[in-house]
Amino acid sequence: MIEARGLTKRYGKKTAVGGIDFTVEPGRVTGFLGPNGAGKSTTMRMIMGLDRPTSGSVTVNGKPYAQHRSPLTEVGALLDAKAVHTGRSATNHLRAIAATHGIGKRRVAEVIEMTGLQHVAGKRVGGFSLGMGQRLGIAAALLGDPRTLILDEPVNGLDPEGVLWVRNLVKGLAAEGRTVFLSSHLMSEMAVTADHILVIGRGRIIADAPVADIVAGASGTRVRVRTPQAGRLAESLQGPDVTVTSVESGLLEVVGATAASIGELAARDGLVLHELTPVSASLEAAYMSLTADDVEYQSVTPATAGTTTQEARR
Ligand SMILES: Nc1ncnc2c1ncn2[C@@H]1O[C@H](COP(=O)(O)OP(=O)(O)OP(=O)(O)O)[C@@H](O)[C@H]1O
Repeated sequence: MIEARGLTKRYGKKTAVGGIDFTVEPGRVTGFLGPNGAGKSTTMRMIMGLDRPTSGSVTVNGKPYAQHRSPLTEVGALLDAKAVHTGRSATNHLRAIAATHGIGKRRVAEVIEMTGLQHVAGKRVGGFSLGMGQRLGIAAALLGDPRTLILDEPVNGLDPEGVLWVRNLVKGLAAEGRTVFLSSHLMSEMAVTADHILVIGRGRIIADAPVADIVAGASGTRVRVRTPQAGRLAESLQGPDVTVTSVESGLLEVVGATAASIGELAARDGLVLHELTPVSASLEAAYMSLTADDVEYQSVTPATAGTTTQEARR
């Protein structure tokens, strides 16, 4: 378990992490999301004792990282996959880490196998691809068979097979009762990997909830309605909490009414429906709406929104 209380980090006048509270529970995969510069790496570094909080605290399995006698068996982390001695072989790199923690050669062989590095274990790490480097970083994180795993962008550079492997690996580790905390910018991957999501924006926690709740909460339910009588249906649906958008001729998108109520209304008014589909937003859409005000580096894109209620009624 990871527990942060009032965790704060300032660099001069810049507040990177602004007094956040959160708990990362064991037995599930918790995804850590946020725009560039939101404070994810700083938070992860403070968890690992690599950065000292300006105020507040963060503990792993009940203690600050530095106070654990055998930290590698408590917490395994992948923070920067490139931070390895490039002249060594993968095996020697892992043996060197293992030796300083009283971990035997057998465990080194085990993690090499778990991460699929058997065929390249004797090769110099300097010649590794980005994906192989990621696997080696994950192997190092697993060396101490830790109860808590912290993985910063673990799928970065992996091919689809590698991405699937990480997904199954972290789900399996969580199912064993471990705490798994991972960051990723790949929203579609996070949606199928994480059980719970923590979103940070400008150093503050802006969401801390199960994936399903984040998607449902941020999107509201949209219903897609295809009808040759779009104008009349839009008129009937009119109400203070209902927004109707005309996507294209004969296709409406409705927010604020359920598919059932739209169907009943259409039947009452004798309107023909060709399609009535509830559409749940993606995690990506939910994330974008949650973080819209917290993006430090905003790009400007042309407006592509559909027409409004007024136009739909025409
Ligand atoms: N050593 C430092 N000195 C000064 N400012 C820093 C330092 N490290 C981070 N920051 C600032 O703190 C803020 C948070 O940075 P951090 O790297 O934690 O964000 P992040 O969420 O990991 O971003 P990214 O997704 O881009 O990796 C940023 O505005 C960053 O510029």
